[in-house]
Amino acid sequence: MTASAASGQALPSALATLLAATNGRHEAEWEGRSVVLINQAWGSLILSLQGAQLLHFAPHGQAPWLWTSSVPKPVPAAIRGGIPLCWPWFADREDGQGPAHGYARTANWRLDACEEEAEGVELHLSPVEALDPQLSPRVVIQANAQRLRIELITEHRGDTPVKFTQALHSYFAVANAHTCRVEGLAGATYLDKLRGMREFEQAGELAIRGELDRIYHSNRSLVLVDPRTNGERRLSIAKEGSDSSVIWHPGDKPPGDVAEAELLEFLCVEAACTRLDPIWLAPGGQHLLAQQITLL
Ligand SMILES: O=P(O)(O)OC[C@H]1O[C@@H](O)[C@H](O)[C@@H](O)[C@@H]1O
Repeated sequence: MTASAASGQALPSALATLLAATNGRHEAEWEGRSVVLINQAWGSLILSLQGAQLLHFAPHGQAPWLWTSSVPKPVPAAIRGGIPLCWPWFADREDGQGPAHGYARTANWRLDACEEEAEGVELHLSPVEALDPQLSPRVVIQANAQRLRIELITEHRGDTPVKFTQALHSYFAVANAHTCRVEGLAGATYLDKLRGMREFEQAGELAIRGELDRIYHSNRSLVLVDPRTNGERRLSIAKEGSDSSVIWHPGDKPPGDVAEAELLEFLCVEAACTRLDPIWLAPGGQHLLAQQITLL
């Protein structure tokens, strides 16, 4: 068991050590990936250039909002944690080809711009190599003491219409996933992957009590309610350009890249465009998928 698994800090101990040694902005290697660390008066973040994946965010003095596994699979696998990008498809591709959740999360990205101000930072990223013959993604991350906003922008640079799906697959750090609630889904219909993708309607607010893998047909803002020893933490999770909210937790079956002691320390609340609301983009068109998180 790693130090972070034992202490429940949401951040692998090696990353916590790198962050503690960072004053301003620093680039380093972690588990074979290049990471950018920012530690400023407003707060801190860590970004992996593999996958343009935010691994950590916390306003100054607050517990981390995101969770990252301390035992990630080696490169070129995706890191489990933070905000992986599922693009240009969510889950399995319709023809069964290619990796689950698409190429973006394992691809190398470059940091095109990093605009630092006293009150926050804005990061711009694009993939090093083309990820699709016609579609071109880019990412914008804005972070400050009040909020975290991530945008996944898809531009169509080809000449025939394209259908795609996607997700901002956010792993939120929680005290105990199986005591959390997600408010804002009451009355929404959902496809339940644990019950053969059959459709159901959400009765009342969603209380997480075990394994869950659902695609809600909803464009609403959600509130993640996380009971902690020092009181409830309530995170508002708003989104744009998405009619699907995916809620996922593996229950008591840890995937290989989750330490057993960390299993209840995260809950995925994803802003997605899935089989329920695929995006059709025409040549020259653009689509913005965004998730914006604030503490209530
Ligand atoms: O293990 P992966 O590929 O990162 O996927 C994790 C989970 O991602 C969720 O979005 C899916 O709904 C789940 O079915 C899946 O298990």
